[in-house]
Amino acid sequence: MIEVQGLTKWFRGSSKAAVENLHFTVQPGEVFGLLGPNGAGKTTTLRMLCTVLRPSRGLARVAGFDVVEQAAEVRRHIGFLSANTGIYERMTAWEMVEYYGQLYQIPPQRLRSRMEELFATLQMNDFRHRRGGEMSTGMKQKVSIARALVHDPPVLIFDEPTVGLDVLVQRAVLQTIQQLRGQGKTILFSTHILREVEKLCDRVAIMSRGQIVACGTLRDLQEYYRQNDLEELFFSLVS
Ligand SMILES: Nc1ncnc2c1ncn2[C@@H]1O[C@H](COP(=O)(O)OP(=O)(O)OP(=O)(O)O)[C@@H](O)[C@H]1O
Repeated sequence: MIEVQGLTKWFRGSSKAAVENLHFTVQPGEVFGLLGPNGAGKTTTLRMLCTVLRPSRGLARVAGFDVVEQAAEVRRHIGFLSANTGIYERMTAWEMVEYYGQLYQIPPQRLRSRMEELFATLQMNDFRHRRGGEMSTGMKQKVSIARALVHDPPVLIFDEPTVGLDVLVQRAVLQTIQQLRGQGKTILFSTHILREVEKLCDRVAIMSRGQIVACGTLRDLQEYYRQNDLEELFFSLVS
């Protein structure tokens, strides 16, 4: 579960909060989307939840652990994927995922069977021995996803997981997220793609200029704002 209360981030030297007074919760078995245009504050929010950035104000608990007081526990219980997750040029797909599994101290036999499972579901066996420097964008993204999932965390936080991917890999990523929801994971992801929200999210928070301007199921929002056309709804809320 993810619980966020009054979460706020001011960057030094900036006259305005990048993220201001956010409140939301995400339950196990739920996909929650943060939808917003560039600069809305999505990445800053996710980075605070992943303990990469320290909140200026407010509280956030991830898998029951406070992101400031219990940052190490939070990191053990999340899988984080961001657009700029580094891929090592010289390591193969298998080696990179294995390396992360070792960092999480997964016993060798369990790690191997977990990796076989992940490589099969993410369709990575064709390139398991290919080095990072020779991978396509989609292959790199799958490696990043496998790394985020190797320790089987209960909470997944994905920052624009399909950005830059072709439609086939996009589809595979979205299907993976659906499967993870089926396994009862708590999933928070950011996007600026309305179609992904329609396809995947149980609930969505629409962000604009650091704030949540609307939150609920798509149906709730459509009814509340009396607007069935999601694109129109989105533009009216963020502009
Ligand atoms: N390290 C930083 N220092 C100062 N300002 C920052 C920093 N990181 C982000 N910001 C500012 O915070 C605001 C929110 O940025 P953020 O990256 O969270 O938005 P976003 O919704 O993820 O956008 P995008 O879709 O472009 O990734 C922006 O105004 C951005 O310029």
